[in-house]
This record gives sequence, structure tokens and C-alpha cells, in this order.
Amino acid sequence: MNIFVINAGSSSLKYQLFKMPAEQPICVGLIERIGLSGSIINHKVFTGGQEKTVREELDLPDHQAALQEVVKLLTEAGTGVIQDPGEIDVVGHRVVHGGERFSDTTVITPAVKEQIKMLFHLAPLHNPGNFQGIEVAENLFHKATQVAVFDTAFHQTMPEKAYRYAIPASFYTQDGVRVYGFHGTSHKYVAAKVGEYLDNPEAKVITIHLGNGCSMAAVKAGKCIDTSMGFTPLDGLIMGTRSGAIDASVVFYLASKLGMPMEQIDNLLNKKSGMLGLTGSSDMREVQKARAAGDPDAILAYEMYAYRIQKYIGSYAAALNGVDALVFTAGVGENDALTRELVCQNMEYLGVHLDQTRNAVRNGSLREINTPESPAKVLVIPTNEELEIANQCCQLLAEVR
Ligand SMILES: Nc1ncnc2c1ncn2[C@@H]1O[C@H](COP(=O)(O)OP(=O)(O)O)[C@@H](O)[C@H]1O
Ligand SMILES: CC(=O)OP(=O)(O)O
Ligand SMILES: [Mg+2]
Repeated sequence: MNIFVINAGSSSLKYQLFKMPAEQPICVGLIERIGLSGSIINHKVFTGGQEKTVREELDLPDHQAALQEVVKLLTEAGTGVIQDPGEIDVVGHRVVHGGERFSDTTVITPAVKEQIKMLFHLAPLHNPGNFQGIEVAENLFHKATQVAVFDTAFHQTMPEKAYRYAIPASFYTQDGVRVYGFHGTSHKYVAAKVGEYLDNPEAKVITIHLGNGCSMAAVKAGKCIDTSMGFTPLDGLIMGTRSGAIDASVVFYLASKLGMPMEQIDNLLNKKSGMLGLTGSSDMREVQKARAAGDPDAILAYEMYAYRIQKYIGSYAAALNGVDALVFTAGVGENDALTRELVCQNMEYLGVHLDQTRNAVRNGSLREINTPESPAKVLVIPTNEELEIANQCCQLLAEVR
């Protein structure tokens, strides 16, 4: 069975074609810096034991433009891997917000699409792009079964004390205002890898997903017990363009004292804040360069970014009653040794001891970066949301057939 997976993040579009259940990748692609100048496409094809990479640089203003490029790469001579769209049996879509309605992987029907559309305002950087992906895929691969895998699903195991807000209950029961949590597919994938690596299915793990969007999860015995994003992907950590946790009164102040319309405040906190607001760039590679050049804004932004993560580590260690492993994943978590170093400073009280030499190594596989004596493990685990989505599609279709 050929499963094509589309993972639209806020700044990126990732896609993979797999032969399942063998988990054999046929092509893998990553488009970065969507919406910024100089978007980068990396498209890799695996045929007959050989690997061929195509790299392109062009300006892609939005996810729609990015998807059009993907379609070209998939089908054109030289880069293509399919002759006929009918070769794709299933398209697996990452959908970020599933609301209260979707806690499991689901086959996409017109009613499901309607629901995803109704959640646009709760995930403005994501659900619209996810929806576009579904529409493009339905047109292109009209014979394929379209499946949605929700970022919110893995967090459904949180206890009520973790997912409720201390506001009158009717806002939860009638309006669904609660913590949902996001990046669930990634947290689930890396937490499972830690369980295997430690050979301890009961492990107490803190997963730290640092991409353009950033979130953490406290995971006990493979199940999420708390997470840092909330009702929407705006809460918690400092991100590429999002503020993360902020006193709600700031919103009232901006509205009533400064006269900012709600839409503008929403835009400010989701798209103009975080590292972008603090330094002028949402791309951690650029912030890192500025920091190395002595830019005080970049130095402070790095400190704030790491300090926020440390505070969540402390609270999740409390929630878990200890920690067996910290896991860094996603674009920044996998690649930025400096972030990992700053986060792991002053963590001896938790038994976290980072090994600088191991931390500096860069490769694409699971690696341990703590000292040999460190009671807690510190791991870098490349996430693979696409593979997790492909596996979940297989499981769902085995159940419904
Ligand atoms: N070598 C690197 N060093 C530091 N940051 C990096 C590196 N490579 C990628 N990143 C950062 O990863 C982030 C994107 O991560 P990713 O997980 O792809 O994001 P998303 O899926 O949220 O769009 C960007 O901020 C980018 O700067
Ligand atoms: C939910 C979220 O923030 O996703 P991403 O990091 O892919 O933008
Ligand atoms: Mg992502």
C-alpha cells in the first residue's frame, strides 16, 4: 500500500511517500521558510537502493504555493516517483486542531472537512494550510482514501486537573474551552522511541519539541499527563513567532488602553511575537548568528527561550515525580546544540548532566548527550511525524476494512 503523508507546519511543509506496512520511504521532502524570503525545498528520492536529492530555492508565499511545487516534484520527469496519481492508495494528513470532536485518526468525509474548517480560528497558522492540503490531495489523488491524524489526539490521556482551566465549568462543558495540546504525533513518536531505547515501558519522560512551534509533554508509561500548549498552539514556550504563555491581562490592556482590535492582537501574539518579536527573525539559525555577533536582543532572546523551557522541565519533573529522560526533537531541538546547552544548565538537581562533546555532534539518528554518570538521560531523537501518521493510517484502515 502506498501512503503519501502531508505535514503542514506553520513555517514548513513536509511530505513522504511510504510503501506500507514495510515503512519503506520512496521519497521524502521538506520545504522550509514558507512565507519568508528564500524558501528552500529539499526533495529526496530513493530508487533501487540509490538516493537522489534535488534542492531548490525560491519564494513561496504560502502553503498553497508550496503544495503546487510538491505536486510538480512528485510527478515530473527527473524528480517524480509516480506516473499516475492512482498509484497512491492513501493520503495521510496532519491536522493540527481536532477540537473536542476528534480524538482519533479518522477517514476524511465532507462532514470532517466542515469540522476542520470550523476550527480555523483556534489554529490560524495551521488548520487553513492543513485544509488546503486536503483539497489539493482530493483533486490530485481522487482515488485515494484521505485520512486525518490530529496533533491533539495523543494528549487526550491527560487527567482533568491538567486540561481544565479555572474558569466557570460551563465554558468547558458548553464551549469546549480546555487545554488540548498539540504536536501530539511527534511527542508520541519520540516517547515511544525512548521507551524502546531505555527498555523501560514505564519511563518518566519529558519530551521537548522545538520547531517553529514549540511544546513540551510530560509522559509517564507512554501516556501524556501534561503538555505546554493549551486551547490553541499559542500557549507555553516561546516560539518562532508566538509569545507562548502570557498574562491574559496583557490582551485586555492592548485592547482597552491601546485600542488595538482583537484581530490585530491575535495577529501580534501568533505571528509577530516570540523570537521574531524579540530579535527580528523567527529562524533560529539567524538568531544564533546574531547572538554570536554579540547582538544583545539575540542574547536575551536565547536566555528567555531556554529559561521558559527550564521552568516547564521543573514543573513536569514535579508532575512525574522524577525524570528518567529529557528528549529534544524537531528543527531546533535536533540541530541547535546551543539551545540544548542553555536548557541543561543548572539542572544538576534533577540529575541532568550534559556532555558538551556529545552535544556538539550532529547526525540524523537517536543519540545520548548526557555524561556517562548522569542519572537522567538527555536524548536527541529526530522526530518522524510522517512515519507515525503513515502507521496510524495503516492501523485505522485495518480496523475499518
Ligand atoms: N541547524 C539549525 N540550527 C538551529 N536551528 C535550526 C537548524 N535547522 C533548523 N532550525 C530551526 O528549526 C525551526 C523549524 O523547525 P521545524 O520542526 O521544521 O518547524 P515547523 O514544523 O514548526 O514548521 C526553525 O526555527 C529553524 O531555524
Ligand atoms: C502546532 C504547531 O505549532 O505546529 P508547528 O510547530 O508544526 O508549527
Ligand atoms: Mg512541525
